[in-house]
Amino acid sequence: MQPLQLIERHAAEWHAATHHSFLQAVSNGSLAPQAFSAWLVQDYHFAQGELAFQARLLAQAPRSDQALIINGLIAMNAELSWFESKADEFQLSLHDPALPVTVAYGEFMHGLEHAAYPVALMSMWAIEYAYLEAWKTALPGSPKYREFVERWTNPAFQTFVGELEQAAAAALSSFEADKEVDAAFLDIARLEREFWDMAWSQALH
Ligand SMILES: Cc1ncc(CO)c(N)n1
Repeated sequence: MQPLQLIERHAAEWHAATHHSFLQAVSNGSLAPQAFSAWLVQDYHFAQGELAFQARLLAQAPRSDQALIINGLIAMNAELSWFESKADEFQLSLHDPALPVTVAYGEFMHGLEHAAYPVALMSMWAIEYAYLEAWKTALPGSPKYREFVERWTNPAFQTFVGELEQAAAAALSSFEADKEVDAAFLDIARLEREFWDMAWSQALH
């Protein structure tokens, strides 16, 4: 099973994970500030979990994938600092608690500790690719949010995601347990959709 085959096989779930009213509202500038703020704070919590997940993955990785995962960790560290400065700018508290979907996503990533390496690496790719595909739908983004759209659509990020896809393809080429791969992919697609739903629903509060 190749990474892109997962997208073909689960096209509807993937579409729902990467197309959302939240992103349309980022694109046309109509997003409610509460929804944006909620997303930012929750994504900061998420990113901390993702950094920890990648750190555990690094410990499992074969020599050939170490540099790629280290680059991921460096990017996650920069992303956390960037979120901290954005929170300052927008006067948001990053100490607000993680909401249930964010907690569930963190638990999912924690659980990957017990997954086979190819499944965990595919997951790292799918998580990053979901954001690339999602934010692409908001391009170029209204001026207010353009910087956010650029963060997950710029050429360097696209290259990184492409490298992850190749590494995941190589790891999966000798891995037989398709069911496990499908299950993790579908969990990610669902959690991504729920994450957008969560942020979007904050507009109603
Ligand atoms: C919810 C979510 N998915 C993926 C990424 C990509 O790192 C992110 N920052 N947040």
